[in-house]
Amino acid sequence: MPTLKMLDVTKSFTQTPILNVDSLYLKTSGIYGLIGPNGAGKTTLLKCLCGLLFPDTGTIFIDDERLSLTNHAEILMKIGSVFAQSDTIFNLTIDELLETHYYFYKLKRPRDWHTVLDSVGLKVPVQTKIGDLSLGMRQRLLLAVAITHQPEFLFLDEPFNGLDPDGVLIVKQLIQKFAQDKLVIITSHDLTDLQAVIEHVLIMTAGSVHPITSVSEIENNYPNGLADYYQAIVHDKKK
Ligand SMILES: Nc1ncnc2c1ncn2[C@@H]1O[C@H](COP(=O)(O)OP(=O)(O)OP(=O)(O)O)[C@@H](O)[C@H]1O
Repeated sequence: MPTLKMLDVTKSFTQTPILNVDSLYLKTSGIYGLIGPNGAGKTTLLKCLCGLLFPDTGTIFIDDERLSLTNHAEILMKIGSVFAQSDTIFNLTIDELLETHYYFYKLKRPRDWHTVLDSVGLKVPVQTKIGDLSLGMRQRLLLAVAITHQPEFLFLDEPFNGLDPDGVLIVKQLIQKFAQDKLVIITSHDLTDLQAVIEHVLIMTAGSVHPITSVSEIENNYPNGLADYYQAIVHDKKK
């Protein structure tokens, strides 16, 4: 069973602390929604969890293994992630991105890439430059790439961003199919799409994480579900 733990983790880029997590323990598999206002530190937290950023203080355990500079490449093999799109890959073709990814993860290359692309409903020639895809098409492609090595953990930063309704449905189904016995964390400001796919909720405000709550508990206690829960925690508003 995949587990994640953060203890006394802090991170700053300037004098102001961005992350200040005393204790966070995700000990059951499933889909977690990570929500909170702009700038609360959600992306920073996910980047620390997958070793793209190193905290200033504190410890992170992935499956009880302490994340460090020496084991971080090995631990990265257990993780798939999609962050906001950087234009550094825009000049690559789909074919080149997939080749590079399969090479890095030492995966057996399929005869052609169509099964990978079909899994996210993409029907485009593999010679297409990534920069020529629409935002939603790139989201789907990067998700397909992120799960090719069958990671135990999947971190998705705003996966529904730029997707049309068909794209949202495909991505939701893909996440749900993938998530069995895995641990998935999704950030999103679209609370309706998020609520339909997650089982647990993590709210962040000003770098701190509030206690984990289950979606069923929220639905039992708040008439408008996640939207009301968000207001209650972030703005201290009554149900
Ligand atoms: N590399 C960096 N250098 C300086 N400041 C940074 C850097 N990365 C993030 N920050 C700052 O840290 C704060 C938290 O950013 P982060 O992206 O983690 O928030 P977020 O909760 O994901 O926000 P959003 O909902 O807007 O995506 C912001 O004020 C941001 O400007």
